[in-house]
Amino acid sequence: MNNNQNRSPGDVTLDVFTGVISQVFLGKFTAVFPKLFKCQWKTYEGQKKFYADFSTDNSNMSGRKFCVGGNWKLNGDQKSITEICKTLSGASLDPNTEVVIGCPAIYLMFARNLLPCSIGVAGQNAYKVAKGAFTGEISPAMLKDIGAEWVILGHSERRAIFKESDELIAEKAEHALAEGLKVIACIGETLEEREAGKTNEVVARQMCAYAKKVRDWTNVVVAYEPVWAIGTGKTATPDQAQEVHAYLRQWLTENVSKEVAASLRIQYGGSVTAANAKELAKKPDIDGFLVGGASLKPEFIEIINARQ
Ligand SMILES: O=C[C@H](O)COP(=O)(O)O
Repeated sequence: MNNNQNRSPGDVTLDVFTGVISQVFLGKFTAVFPKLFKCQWKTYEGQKKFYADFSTDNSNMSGRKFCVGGNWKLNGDQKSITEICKTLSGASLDPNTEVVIGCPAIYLMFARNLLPCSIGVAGQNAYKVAKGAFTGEISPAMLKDIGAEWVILGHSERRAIFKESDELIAEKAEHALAEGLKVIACIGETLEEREAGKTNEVVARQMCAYAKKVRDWTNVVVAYEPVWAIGTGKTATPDQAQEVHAYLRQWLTENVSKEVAASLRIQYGGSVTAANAKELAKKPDIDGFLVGGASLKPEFIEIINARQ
């Protein structure tokens, strides 16, 4: 029997009032005294559970939570990483935005220990098997072992400089997902391909490779990064980015499912700065950013808060 049937409207109002007051009070208290709360956690797992208990579904109207990744690439040392982590930990970040930091592998554990667990940590690459004779590689199992929850795969620098194929990247994504990591799956066309009118064809080919290996898209975020916009200061205009993001949703509808098309988050990456993030973030199919250079600077906070 439903217990609510014996309750008066007054009881229900009191419950709602008490719930709202306790949530607001706890939210404010943890925001004002973050250090005090951090001290309570003896372990990273404990901290994670605390946040999970008080987390809400902060998605926007589309149902897709805004997600901003910082990709530090091959940058940073203990001193500079300590500074960036300090800035991020002390900043007031939009609670409606999920934040992930892609850190060089050797500093992942260091950064994980400096950042609050509300900020995810990502490897920038991981191999397609758990272990073995693969000198120089790291595996998703290793990333998980040190507390990273994410991995960035298929970045254009891995594709162009390290000659990673669509197939290898998709196999890496398949294995990372099977190991329980969340994947930022990068795609994007070169300037030559854009100028030849091949943008849609290229991103469709890259998506097709992922789709052959990915069965469940829940833990995938796609990052559309036009190669000509990466590190060049030439951002895609909000309309150019929106056009490709909308095409990707159409592609997903036709080739995966309309549920995945509606729920999959698609980030934009390529010379995102505090100056252009707000306009880009207004576009309906842009669900966040993957930020390179600007993620190493204090302006990254403004990019995280672009939807505010
Ligand atoms: O992963 C991030 C992208 O490569 C963008 O880099 P950027 O913001 O420096 O252009």
